This record gives sequence, C-alpha cells and structure tokens, in this order.
Amino acid sequence: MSSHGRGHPQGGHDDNGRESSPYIELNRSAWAALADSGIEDPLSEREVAELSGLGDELDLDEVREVYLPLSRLLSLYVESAGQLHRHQEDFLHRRTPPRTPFVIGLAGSVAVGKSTTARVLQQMLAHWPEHPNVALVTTDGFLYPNAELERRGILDRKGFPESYDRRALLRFVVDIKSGCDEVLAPTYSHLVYDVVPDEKVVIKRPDIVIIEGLNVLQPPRVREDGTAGLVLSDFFDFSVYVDAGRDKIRQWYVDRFLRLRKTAFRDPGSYFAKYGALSEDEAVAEAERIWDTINGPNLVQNVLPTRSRANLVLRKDIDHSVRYVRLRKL
Ligand SMILES: Nc1ncnc2c1ncn2[C@@H]1O[C@H](COP(=O)(O)OP(=O)(O)O)[C@@H](O)[C@H]1O
Ligand SMILES: CC(C)(COP(=O)(O)O)[C@@H](O)C(=O)NCCC(=O)O
Repeated sequence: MSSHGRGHPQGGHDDNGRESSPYIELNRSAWAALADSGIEDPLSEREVAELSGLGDELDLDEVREVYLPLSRLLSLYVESAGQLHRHQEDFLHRRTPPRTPFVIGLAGSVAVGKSTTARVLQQMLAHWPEHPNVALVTTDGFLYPNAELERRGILDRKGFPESYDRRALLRFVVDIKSGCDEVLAPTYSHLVYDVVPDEKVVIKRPDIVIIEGLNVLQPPRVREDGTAGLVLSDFFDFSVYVDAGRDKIRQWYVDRFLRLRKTAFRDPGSYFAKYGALSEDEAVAEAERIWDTINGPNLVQNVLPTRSRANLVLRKDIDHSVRYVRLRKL
C-alpha cells in the first residue's frame, strides 16, 4: 500500500509485511503529482467550459490534477495493448493485422457526471498524436424504444439491464474490436425520452472508442445450463467507474431536475414539458419519486455492484471534484 493511499481490509500481506490488495488508492494530491509537470495545459478554459455537463462542475484544476494523470496512464495502456496485439498477430503469422481500436468502458450512476468525464477524456486523448480519432458512444441508444419497454411492462425500469438490447450492444462492440471500417450506433434523445429511430452515430476507423453508460460493467448472466456468454466488458481494454456517495448523487439528480425545469422542460417537444408547470416543491417531490423508484434502486441493485470490476474509480465529493482515485494495480 502506498504511504499516501488508504489501506484495504481484504487480503494478506506482501513480502514487506504490507497489506496486499489488488487496488491502490491515491488521494487527490498524490494522484495529481503523477501528472507530468512539463506538459502544458491540455485544454483551454473555453474548452473546459464547453465540456462541462449541466450541474457538473469542471475547471482547469480538475483537468490538470485529475484528468491529465489519467490520460497519461491511459496512453500507456493504449501503447501496450497495441504492442500485444501486434505480437499476437505475428504469432498467428498474419501479414495484415486488422486494426483493433482500444475500448474504454465508463460506468456510474445516473446524474453522477459520466458524460462530462467521457467528453473530457475524449478531448484529452485526441490530443495525443498516436491516437487522434477518439469516438464516444452512450449506451442509451441501445435502450429498447418506449413502445417496446411498454409492451414488456418495464417502462418504469428504464436504465435497468433488461431495458437494453444487450445483444445489439455486444454485436456493436465486437464490430468495433474487429476493426470494421464503419460501425453505426443508435442514438437516444433525453428531450423526447426515447430512442431516435433514424439517427445513427457513424464511427469510422477510430483509434479509441469510449463506451459510456450505467450498466457497461454488468457481469454475464448465467444460463440455465450453468454456462455464461460474453458481455460488453469482455471487450474493454480499460474501464472507469465514476463514483460518489448515494445521497450526494440523489441531491445532484434533484438539483439537475430543477435546472432542467427552467431550461429543457420548457421545450414543448420535451417529454417532461408537463413538469414545467409544477411548483418548486412539487418538482422536488417528483424528482425524488423518480429517483427513489427507478434510478436509486438501479444504482444499488445493478450499478454499484459492478464498481469493483473497474480498472479505475474516480470518487467525487459533494462539490463534484474528484477526492480520490482507486486504481486496480493487479
Ligand atoms: N430530462 C432530461 N432532459 C435533457 N437533458 C437531460 C435529461 N436528463 C439528463 N440529461 C442530460 O443527459 C446527460 C446524461 O445524463 P445521465 O445519463 O444522468 O448521466 P451523467 O449525469 O452521469 O452524465 C447529461 O448531460 C444530462 O444533463
Ligand atoms: C437514459 C438513462 C437510462 C441513462 O442511460 P445510459 O446512457 O447510462 O445507458 C437515464 O438517464 C434515464 O432516463 N433513466 C430513467 C429514469 C429518469 O427519468 O431519470
């Protein structure tokens, strides 16, 4: 265990008598010190402001202290994955190895700020000349359409594992990893609260693909005969879990709902336009109801249990800044 990290109760002891653990936990300043001080600011103040999601605080310090070390670490992983892939192709005597994009899974609760993290990583990784083409895909496009969720009686379980077309998601990531020149991803509109049937994201010859969503780290389901198939995360080269205390995330969800009430919900096309007329107290009660019946239970039952599977956990404080980082070192 590092002197600046925190101990873990699980595991025995290593040769030096220290507690052994597959994780290393670094507080913010210890993690920030891993950024190469020789590198100038990777993003401008304006870029940072544009990347920040609704209600998500993001500033240059966060980029320098949290995301710069992370993008350096990820670049090491990208390089070594590329080398390993080339060695394996040599072993197979394949003369023209297919390109295999590096895939990053990004998980975490609704309203924890995954999309901001994903956008920052996308921009920063694209600044490295070795891998300029970084694509970002959110899994909400793979949700079943509302009509299908209704037919299955699970419209009030949007975001739960069964609300996604998991087979299509798996096919998508296999196509990406197989080096297909062009892969299409379906899209979702938060405004309409449904998938958009005719709108696809086109992913062309990417170097890196970030797949962001609540349930990207779900383990496989065990079939009746005891076997289990492949899952999305089997194709991840690295995974990040954005984490915060449950009460904090609930608060952020309610705060965001109140902000959306003054912005997006005013749009007559919004599924939530009906909430525009609610008083502040009624809006808080409605946001808390949605949280306590859908997003909160999904977090506890399905999302949180996948946290230990991530290579890296970014743990946020109430002000949305990352307080410590936990890396799987083994
Ligand atoms: N009802 C909504 N109307 C418009 N935008 C929304 C709505 N709900 C969420 N969003 C936006 O969609 C994005 C994804 O939100 P979410 O899935 O909660 O993930 P996260 O907060 O972890 O990024 C965020 O940028 C958020 O501001
Ligand atoms: C669309 C979502 C399931 C998130 O999907 P993701 O991109 O994580 O796959 C979520 O934002 C959502 O709408 N949940 C349903 C409950 C609610 O209205 O907040």
